[in-house]
Amino acid sequence: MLQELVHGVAAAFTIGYVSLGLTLFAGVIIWRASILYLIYRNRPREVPITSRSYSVGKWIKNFQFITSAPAQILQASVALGFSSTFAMPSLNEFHVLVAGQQDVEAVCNSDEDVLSFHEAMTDRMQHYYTMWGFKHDGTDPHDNVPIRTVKVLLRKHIPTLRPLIQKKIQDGYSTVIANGHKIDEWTAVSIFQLSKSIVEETNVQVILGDELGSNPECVKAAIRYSIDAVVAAELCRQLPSILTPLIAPMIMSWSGAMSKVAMFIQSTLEKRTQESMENPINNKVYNDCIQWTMESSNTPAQRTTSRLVAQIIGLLLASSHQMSMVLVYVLYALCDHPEFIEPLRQEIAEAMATNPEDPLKEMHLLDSFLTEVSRLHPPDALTVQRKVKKEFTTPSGAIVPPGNLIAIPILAQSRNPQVFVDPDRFDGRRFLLKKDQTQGINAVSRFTDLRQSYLFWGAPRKACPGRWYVSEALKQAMVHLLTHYDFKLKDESLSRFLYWTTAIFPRPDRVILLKRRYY
Ligand code: HEM
Repeated sequence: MLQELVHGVAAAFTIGYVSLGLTLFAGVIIWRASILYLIYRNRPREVPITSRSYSVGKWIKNFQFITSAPAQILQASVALGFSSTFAMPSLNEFHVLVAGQQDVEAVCNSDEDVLSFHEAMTDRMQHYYTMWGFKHDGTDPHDNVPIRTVKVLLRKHIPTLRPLIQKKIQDGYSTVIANGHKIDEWTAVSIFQLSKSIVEETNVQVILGDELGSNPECVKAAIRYSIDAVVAAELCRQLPSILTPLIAPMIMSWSGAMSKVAMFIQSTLEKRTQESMENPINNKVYNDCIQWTMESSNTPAQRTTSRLVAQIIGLLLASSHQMSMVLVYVLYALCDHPEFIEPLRQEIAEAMATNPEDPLKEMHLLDSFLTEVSRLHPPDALTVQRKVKKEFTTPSGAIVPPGNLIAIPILAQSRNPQVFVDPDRFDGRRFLLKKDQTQGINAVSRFTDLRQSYLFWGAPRKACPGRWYVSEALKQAMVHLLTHYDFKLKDESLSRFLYWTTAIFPRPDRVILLKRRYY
């Protein structure tokens, strides 16, 4: 009797799970079919489309966008001779990828109410959930707070911060190497972990200041927070948007890292506000983005604690991933092109001797090398990403309805043979100015320059305000490596990249071998 009862209950449960599974499956099919219909109905016109068919086979193929978008975009650009704007269905909308000078300029110069940077970033990053409730609203419509903080104040203070950045880069190397695996006289470490450790140690110091920068708990939470944010944002992008308010907070609260970082920032803000109230004349000087965000926030809405915390957390996120990805690609390039190691070491030694105050300024080969790495290895296949708000017609005639995404395919742009000689070849000297280009003037080419040929820092009128800091930190990381270590890859032939939609991530398990140099 009892046995029958148990079997009956088990059968009921099984039927329950099976029907739940079937219902979910049917739900997913209906959801994807309706999305596909909406994508098709909202398709761009008067522009080549890479895939017009909406058969089941194409539909399944559409999912390959998740794992091979950069390759698909490059392939389509090559097929169209790099000069034609084209459209490609992604999972949720069309991506209209612009090429040709006039179309590129039109997108770069468009207004926010027509082609929206904010909405493209909100779709991509889910700021509200991943940046402590941050909203692009009327509080700071033109992003003056982060732009002033980073482009004006952080940039101005780079010389003051230089020794601290140097120290944190050293700490970043030491921490990872101390936990590395010994192979004869070499130490094996994950390239990705090494780069992440260097970048996060430095960012936490520069953004959150001395006290939090030397608090290991805060550094650990900041690293975890940046990973949680990307996982939450990317997962939500692939699921029905109705699930975002459920899933994003769940992922963000799983480790508790965002709350921990927010609490650290909040207590620092409170402490500093208290200090300035108690002693308004003789304020202690803090050289960090917490302080500069406070100084750049002028209206009462900008100065609420939650807004300040969200802005500062946003800077941690903006500075985290792309910088560490580019550093990984720099390390690969140095290992792949050992012929540049001695010339770079020589340049470093000469620059230290001629301009000990600001040696990086004299390192033109280093600038060119870094620029070449960024040309061949952007962290995303797209730049200048904009969500279409009002129907947009490009100068070449492509008509793009609202709801789609317009962007510049930078991975393809930087491989255009009409612009770059032998574009697939790595040439660390490519961006050094020739003698005739510098005669009579003090011209130099910098990693931070905005170039029409490939828009690594985004649209000129909206270009990344953090680029001078990025340049300083990456150059110092290179100088430290070249000066203090010999290095090589453990397995040169293993694949190095992972595609996730249009992002190009370094594989986390690739290994670099380091050996201390004594000179
Ligand atoms: C290698 C590292 C980085 C790359 C490649 C990069 C690239 C970019 C790009 C392409 C944009 C968008 C421009 C556009 O759509 O037209 C942007 C915006 C931005 N970046 Fe960076 N960035 C990097 C690091 C940083 C760092 C370290 C910070 C902060 C310290 C930062 C702060 C920002 C901010 C605040 C914006 C938004 C600017 C605005 O609202 O106008 N970025 N960045």
